[in-house]
Amino acid sequence: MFTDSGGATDAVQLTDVRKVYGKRGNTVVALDDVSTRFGRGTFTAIMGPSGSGKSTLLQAAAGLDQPTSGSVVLEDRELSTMDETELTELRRDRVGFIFQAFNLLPVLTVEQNVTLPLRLAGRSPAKGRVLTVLEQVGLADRRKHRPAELSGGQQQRVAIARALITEPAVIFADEPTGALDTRTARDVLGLLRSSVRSAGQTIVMVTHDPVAASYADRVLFLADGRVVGELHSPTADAVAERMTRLGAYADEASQPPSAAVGGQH
Ligand SMILES: Nc1ncnc2c1ncn2[C@@H]1O[C@H](COP(=O)(O)OP(=O)(O)OP(=O)(O)O)[C@@H](O)[C@H]1O
Repeated sequence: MFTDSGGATDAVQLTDVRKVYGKRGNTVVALDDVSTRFGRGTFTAIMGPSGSGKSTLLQAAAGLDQPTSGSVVLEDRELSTMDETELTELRRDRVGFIFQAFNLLPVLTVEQNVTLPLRLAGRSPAKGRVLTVLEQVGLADRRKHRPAELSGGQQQRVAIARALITEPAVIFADEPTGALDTRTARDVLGLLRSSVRSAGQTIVMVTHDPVAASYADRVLFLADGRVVGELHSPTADAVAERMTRLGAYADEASQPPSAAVGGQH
């Protein structure tokens, strides 16, 4: 539930986050004093033209990259005060990741891929937990299969199960449907949305696709490293219109996908 009171209801809070790449005389300001919050149990999409800072924001919020200045608080822990070992543990235990390329290990079965984050942490899953998560993503009957025996959508479902298994404070998704066809993408997005609705999962997703963004509760728009707007309960058409105004589709090659399949979910 996202409220304006901040603090305990936030999974992640960014305050005046600045990221400057490069050396003096040749610098790029990728994030220009960004402040925002991701409330617990909410699904946020991050959108903006190419180079607007989406990936940089995701990496800073996930503790994968250190901002030049500013504060990132994940589950009430200030990341800038943590050393690399603590950050590694935090990423392993409290954060889930889903990428465009599913990043599954081909020699492991579905079940082994899903439990890998726990085994890397020297833990074994609670009884029944693996089956619960595999049922949640609709793959309980495929648990002995290897990734190559599954469709793209099923492989992304395995990656979602792997992200859910540790019950992370937040799942960061970077173009999770970028490699999927439209129908499969909708299934995967529906699954992400239902994990927010039913299990109170927090999700932050970078996407270029207005239809994908319409599955979120909120869309955060970036341009030139700054937050330039938000839409709540977005429709694909409203997102596409805002992106057009931001000049995201000036290039013919990056027209928005048809918004016709979007709308409310
Ligand atoms: N390691 C780096 N070194 C130098 N500049 C970088 C680095 N990473 C990103 N940048 C620059 O920072 C800016 C923001 O990049 P970022 O990847 O966050 O944008 P983005 O919105 O995710 O873009 P895209 O949609 O194209 O993936 C860009 O100008 C980019 O060139």
